[in-house]
Amino acid sequence: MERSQEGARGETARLEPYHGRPAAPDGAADADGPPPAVRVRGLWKRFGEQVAVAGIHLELPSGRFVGLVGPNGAGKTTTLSMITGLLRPDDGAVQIVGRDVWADPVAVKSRIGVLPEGLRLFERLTGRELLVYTGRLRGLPVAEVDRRTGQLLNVLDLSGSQHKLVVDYSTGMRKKIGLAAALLHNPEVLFLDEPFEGVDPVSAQVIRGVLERYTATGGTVVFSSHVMELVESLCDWVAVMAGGRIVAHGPLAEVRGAAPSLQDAFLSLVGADRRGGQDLDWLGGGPR
Ligand SMILES: Nc1ncnc2c1ncn2[C@@H]1O[C@H](COP(=O)(O)OP(=O)(O)OP(=O)(O)O)[C@@H](O)[C@H]1O
Repeated sequence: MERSQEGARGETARLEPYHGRPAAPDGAADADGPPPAVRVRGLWKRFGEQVAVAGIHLELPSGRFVGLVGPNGAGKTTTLSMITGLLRPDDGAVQIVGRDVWADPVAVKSRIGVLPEGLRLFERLTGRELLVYTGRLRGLPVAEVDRRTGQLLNVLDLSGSQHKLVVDYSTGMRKKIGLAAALLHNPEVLFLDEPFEGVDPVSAQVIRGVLERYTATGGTVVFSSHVMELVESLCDWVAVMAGGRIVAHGPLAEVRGAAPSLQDAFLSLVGADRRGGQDLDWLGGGPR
């Protein structure tokens, strides 16, 4: 069924306008309670011959710390980009807190915060200007933007660099100012692509504290990472991707199962070769 759907879609089909198909009226609660933070149905994306995301279904409950993990090229960034409305799917539907991402983009975008991969920022603004501009774009009153900007700069240890141009920020500082911009309007769901990459341990601890506070008060975080220890210590819900598919998802303990760690469960789930370079018999000491 999934394969025939894939085969029916070539380059031309990819360019057709996409029409989301809400599973329930926008914003409506499900029969058995409030809608999940994210609901994905039959999501597909291919780039030429490469199938990046192969018809995934996913439901992420709200108020959770969700980790999206998978090997390089598994399709995590492509999935997050489609979920957050940055990349048009070839097929499938995405709802965020019950609202269709493509049919109701304004409602969805006001409820989410996004820290995308390869974050593009307004480089010629200072850190503070970037936040003030973002807050005003989000429609927050000036005084509230000022208050939140000052607090976020302070908590994220960026106060000393607030008047520096973003172009002069380090990788970790860029992550932190990007996170501040994503949090400024207090979104219901926060999507973070590799938020800890290039971030020093002190800053990582700060980011972690901010995110833990956010989820403790009802926010949902969905973040992608390769660092299993981090995912295991932060997340209470995990989705594992491999080859464009979701190979497991659910509460952390269920996904880990009987494995001693999430890392072990992950390696088994993605069918990793654990020999780690044993074939490179020329590498290391010995003849060169
Ligand atoms: N714009 C693009 N054009 C062509 N192929 C792409 C494009 N974006 C992604 N791909 C391909 O789609 C697949 C999934 O890529 P994606 O970036 O989503 O994986 P990922 O799980 O985020 O990987 P990583 O962990 O390395 O960041 C890969 O095979 C990648 O080469």
